[in-house]
Amino acid sequence: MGWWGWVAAAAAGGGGVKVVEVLWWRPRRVEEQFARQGIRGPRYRFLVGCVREMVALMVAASAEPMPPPYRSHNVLPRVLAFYHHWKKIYGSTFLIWFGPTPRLAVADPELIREVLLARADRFDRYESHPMVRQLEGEGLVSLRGEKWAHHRRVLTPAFHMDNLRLLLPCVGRTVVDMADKWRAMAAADKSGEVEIDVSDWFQVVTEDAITRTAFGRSYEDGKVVFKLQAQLMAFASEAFRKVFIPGYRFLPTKKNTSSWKLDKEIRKNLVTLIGRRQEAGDDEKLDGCAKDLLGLMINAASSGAGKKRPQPVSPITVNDIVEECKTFFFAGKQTTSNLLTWAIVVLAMHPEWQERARQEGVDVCGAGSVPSREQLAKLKTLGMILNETLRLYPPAVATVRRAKADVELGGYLKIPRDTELLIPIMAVHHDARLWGPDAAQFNPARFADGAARAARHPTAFIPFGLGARMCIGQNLAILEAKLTIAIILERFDFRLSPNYVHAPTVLMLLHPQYGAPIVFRPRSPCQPADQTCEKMNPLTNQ
Ligand code: HEM
Repeated sequence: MGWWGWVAAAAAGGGGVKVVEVLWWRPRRVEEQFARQGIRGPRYRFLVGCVREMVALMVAASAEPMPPPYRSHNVLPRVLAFYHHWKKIYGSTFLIWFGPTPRLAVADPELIREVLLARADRFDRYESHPMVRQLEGEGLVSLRGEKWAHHRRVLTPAFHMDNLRLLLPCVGRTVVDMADKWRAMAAADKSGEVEIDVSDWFQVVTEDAITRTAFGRSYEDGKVVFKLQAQLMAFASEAFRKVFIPGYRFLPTKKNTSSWKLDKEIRKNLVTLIGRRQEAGDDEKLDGCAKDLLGLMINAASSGAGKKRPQPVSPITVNDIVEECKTFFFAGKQTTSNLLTWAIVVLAMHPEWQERARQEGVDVCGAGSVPSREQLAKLKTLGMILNETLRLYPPAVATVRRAKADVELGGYLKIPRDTELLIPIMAVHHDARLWGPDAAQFNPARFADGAARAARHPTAFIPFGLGARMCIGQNLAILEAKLTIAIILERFDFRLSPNYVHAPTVLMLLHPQYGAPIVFRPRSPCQPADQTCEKMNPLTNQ
């Protein structure tokens, strides 16, 4: 239960005594219990915990960009300033307070393995703030128990490699369209170059990919739904930044009324879309067409009707489909566009790796082509570069679990029920004890023997999480990133713009605080040698 949840429950459930118990005695008891085990942290302050100090540390850190030249990637003190600060004082396992909720920071890979994998049944994903939930939807990311397991089973086939490969030609076309626009912009400038803020442009590519994954052959209708979704998310994220009044989202303010209207419209569109797909017949029988999330959910919703199959625990409803659409739009778009942005930024900072990856692309795919799935699998250097990017700049910098009952970790660490566990993914990725003295350097070669062998512990690299709740979209994200970067490398040389300021920061995801302006110079015009998708070639596309 979140901070406000505790306060509200205490107030509703028995007045003064309970409030004092929840806001005063319990935090004191938990603090002592951890202190007896040698675990300390900043002191709990009535009601607010240590949120004020945490915010102050983060605000101070984000006021100063990283100093040029940008050869080192020691960005952790800037991005997770509170973690870095308290770790120096209390060691890597310490206790902080989100209001009256205890949160234990755990960065030891062996303990992380227990929490996310070996003893995952003892932990729940924590319940995010209602405003974040509004953004991420009540879909796979936030579901729990049987309902989560059912949805995960139903949706997984959409993310199998054999299915994703069917999307590649169309996503490739979108990337080539983007590259063509950059080329035209460069040609229109007398310098022959163009400055692009890649963080904006990549969202077009990732939105396209997630729309195709979610809606497949109903792509055009899906685009309309996701356009509305984007507007709804813009309202919600604005509210997330500005308003911290509990219950505010239920007030009929102008923005809230617009959000409700949008939500209604999304539902109406989806209901029409579902009706059309049901009329068109069984998706499972469509050969050569990628399985999309919508089709899988419609099939699961109608499976069992008139058949002698066991009924699922909770049949999928239209409301579930609406929520999953929100979830996938939220979870699949910004994460991957952030990975793409950081990959281009680090390649602009490290031209030697840019050249190596470009050469590999030409060797494997030939000039002017759009890589096929088989060719992408052979781009080993690019794979290493993406891993190193995910290590240094993981889009999801941390995750949180909540202990469902009292639990012991590592045979020594007693965790009381309802304690939240903060797993600082980025801090684990930057830990010199795990990665060696060059932990803050960009060195893709460390991934030459695979991700599991790159560090001193196999659980030291967890950009997509670990265990049953590991990212379902991992294959899609990597495929999309490889395809996009390979196409860009083949068509452009690029470097950081003089306007670039290196300032990674986190607002839900890791992003560049002042954008990512990059200067692109087109290489020789691409050859008409596209084997994968006819229309992908810009020349035949006209
Ligand atoms: C570089 C890109 C991405 C990164 C770094 C990333 C990272 C993560 C992480 C760390 C988790 C686990 C969270 C936890 O254990 O608490 C996760 C879960 C999830 N991701 Fe991703 N993700 C990416 C791309 C995507 C894409 C493209 C999609 C969908 C198309 C997606 C959908 C999801 C969903 C639905 C979950 C929840 C899975 C579950 O709980 O069963 N992600 N992601």
